[in-house]
Amino acid sequence: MPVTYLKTAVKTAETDQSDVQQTVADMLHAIEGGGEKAATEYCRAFDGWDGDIVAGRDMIDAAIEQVPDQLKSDIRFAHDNIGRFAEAQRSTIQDCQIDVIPGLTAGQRQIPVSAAGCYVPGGRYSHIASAIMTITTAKVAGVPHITACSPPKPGAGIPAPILFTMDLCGADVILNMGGVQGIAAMAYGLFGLPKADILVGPGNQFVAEAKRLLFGQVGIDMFAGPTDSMVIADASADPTVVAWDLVGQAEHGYNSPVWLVTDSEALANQVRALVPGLIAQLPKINAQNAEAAWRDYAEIILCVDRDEMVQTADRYAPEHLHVQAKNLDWWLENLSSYGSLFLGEETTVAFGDKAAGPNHVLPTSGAARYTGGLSVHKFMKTVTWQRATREGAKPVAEATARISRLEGMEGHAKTADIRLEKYFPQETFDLRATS
Ligand SMILES: NC(=O)C1=CN([C@@H]2O[C@H](COP(=O)(O)OP(=O)(O)OC[C@H]3O[C@@H](n4cnc5c(N)ncnc54)[C@H](O)[C@@H]3O)[C@@H](O)[C@H]2O)C=CC1
Ligand SMILES: O=C(O)[C@@H](O)CS(=O)(=O)O
Ligand SMILES: [Zn+2]
Repeated sequence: MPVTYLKTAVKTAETDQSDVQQTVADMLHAIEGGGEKAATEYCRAFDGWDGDIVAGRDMIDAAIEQVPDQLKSDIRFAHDNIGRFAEAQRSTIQDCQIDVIPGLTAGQRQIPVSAAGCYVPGGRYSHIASAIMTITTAKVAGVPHITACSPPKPGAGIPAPILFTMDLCGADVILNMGGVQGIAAMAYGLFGLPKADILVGPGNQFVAEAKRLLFGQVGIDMFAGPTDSMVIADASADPTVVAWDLVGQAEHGYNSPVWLVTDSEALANQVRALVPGLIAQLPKINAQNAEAAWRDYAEIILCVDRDEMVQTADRYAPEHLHVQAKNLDWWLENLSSYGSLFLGEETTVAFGDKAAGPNHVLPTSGAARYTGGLSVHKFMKTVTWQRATREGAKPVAEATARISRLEGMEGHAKTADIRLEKYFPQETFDLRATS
């Protein structure tokens, strides 16, 4: 049965995307040709920053001084939790080796990339937590060189709490530079940096597009654009809690979708009635963001039962998925497309965003259909190796010669032939292509 839309979105994540693509392509082209000078000019134009691009030790130490003790302690708490979770993930990624057949051994090794570029957004809000999520995870993965960049504030540079956090988490170099220019500086190796092997971190549509266009020249974690969130709620949910959870995530930006999926029309109506009043309680800018996001991007979707709610959630593949319904284990077992899942009223997306442990850099715009979020895995290369004894090589060489010949790849076949001739001179082999 088709679901019923009690509220529909008038815009999607793709709205206005073509203008962004052209702008970003032009900027990358200009920075690739113009190097540090071009990047610095964009930094001045977009963020009003004329100071040092590479944050020196003095600037970092001055920032550390400015951060209040309570905030330092909260950031350390979050850093510990995120680090602990990343270490648990790291322990699940193993080297291995097996004897594929007697005499032929093969294995895999986990090797961290050499250089990572971590983007910490900073246009609208000061994303302290994004610094923890990206840099800490790269550090736990064992990446030897980590650069972090973030938009500077005019006349001030990167805000002190973000600089403190970047340093705490282990960034080797910090750039006072955001947007496309920050991404390009890390990818092209400007300002004395090694060229990044991977670029990670969330950002606005310009940042996300820059990463997408650079993918191939450099690895990226995923497409992480404007935040989106879905709440699944049944009749047992508290409408005020659900409404706040939706409003809380809608404050991210005018283009941050929030969706309510429910099988209770009564709950849907209560939540819908509550939302405007809650938005009005936010500070002005946050309220403007949330109001636009609610008006243009939010949806309320009425389903007949929980199976239909699961199908709907899997179709949207939300970045954050919060279930406020009975029988949480059933939902954990049955939902399959989301960046991060929050089970029950006692947790909330903001816990995961800031301090709980699992990463908050997550796939947006439906990318959760094919990928999970940022984790130590994204910084590691799973590479393979093999070696053989002469006896182990024998059957592989025979099969390789015949398969290669059938494929028309005589050069490949020869590399097998010569080994059989060298190691087993007394024996004869039928290495013709067989079809
Ligand atoms: N998916 C995830 O895990 C997370 C996503 N986010 C998302 O990150 C985004 C952060 O966005 P912002 O606050 O804007 O910070 P941002 O740091 O991503 O972008 C600010 C930069 O955008 C550039 N910019 C602004 N206007 C431009 C224009 N017209 N042309 C070219 N460049 C321009 C400037 O260089 C500026 O430094 C939000 O959409 C938020 O939802 C934030 C945290 C986590
Ligand atoms: O997309 C996300 O994970 C963000 O909501 C994280 S934060 O709230 O901006 O820290
Ligand atoms: Zn959030």
